[in-house]
Amino acid sequence: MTATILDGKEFAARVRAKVADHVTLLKEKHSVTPGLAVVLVGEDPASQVYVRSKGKLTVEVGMASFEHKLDADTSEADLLALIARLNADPEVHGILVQLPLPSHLDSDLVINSIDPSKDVDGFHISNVGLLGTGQKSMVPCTPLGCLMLLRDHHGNLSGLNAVVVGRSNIVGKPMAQLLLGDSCTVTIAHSRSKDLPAICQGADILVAAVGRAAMVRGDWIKPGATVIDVGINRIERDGKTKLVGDVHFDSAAQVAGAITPVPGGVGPMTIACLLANTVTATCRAHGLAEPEGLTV
Ligand SMILES: Nc1nc(=O)c2c([nH]1)NC[C@@H]1CN(c3ccc(C(=O)N[C@@H](CCC(=O)O)C(=O)O)cc3)C=[N+]21
Repeated sequence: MTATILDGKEFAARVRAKVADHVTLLKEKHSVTPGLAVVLVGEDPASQVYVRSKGKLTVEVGMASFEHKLDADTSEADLLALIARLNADPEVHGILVQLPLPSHLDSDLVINSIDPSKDVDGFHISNVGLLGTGQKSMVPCTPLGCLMLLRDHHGNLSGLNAVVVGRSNIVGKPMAQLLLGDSCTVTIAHSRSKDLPAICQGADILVAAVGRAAMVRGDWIKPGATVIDVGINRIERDGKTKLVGDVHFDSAAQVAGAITPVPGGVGPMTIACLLANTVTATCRAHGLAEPEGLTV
């Protein structure tokens, strides 16, 4: 069997087109321009690449992009003061503080100082609690993108066995909440789980988000299962850097029914959902109708 490739790059372009249409409507009918502020502390090269790409795509869909680059040794007080200014700025509808932060900064404290209604990452404890209790919230971008791909492929997820490998606050836990919300039977497994291959073999939907290159292999996968690979690992091969997921793609694609590639799978969906969340936050801030299909 050879799996269907779930083309996240193409799907993300469609999501961004929908976002762009709604941005046009907000500007023309309501004189509101959605604005996204991205805060980067320090000079992590990978983070700089992501921030640049976010800024470019934000402008491409017609939104205002505000980039704040702070020195690696910025004090917590200065960072909190910037967030307070962005919270109070009516032109800013979404705020994203790029993670990870330098170790002298308390990321929980920083994230929880963002106005929850502008928290387009969905990491604020209020949004986590709202999502966990099935209430309207800002939904973390990567799990939201994975859910969009899954709903598009399956139609209805009700009753399916979903296994999420990884228990992070940014992917694993919110992914499990979303799958539960769509009536899957959800297992959260992780690197310490006993007999991880056997747990994965029970999955109709397998989401790999552990951060270990090519860990999930073909023989861990139930024939015909849908495999969502959240991993972004840079490895050296033949003197070149290569991007690989948490799934061993070649062996998995022999067994799975459908699979996301890396690159070109979940990554582009994450950025598209960030833009979608910014439109959602803008509509909510102005008491306007939210576009269909851009959130759960
Ligand atoms: N507060 C916060 N929110 C985030 O959403 C966040 C963050 N911090 N810190 C870093 C991670 C990482 N992340 C990615 C987004 C897009 C791609 C992406 O588009 N990847 C392309 C390839 C990009 C490449 O070639 O390097 C792909 O998979 O096809 C990857 C990774 C968002 N993050």
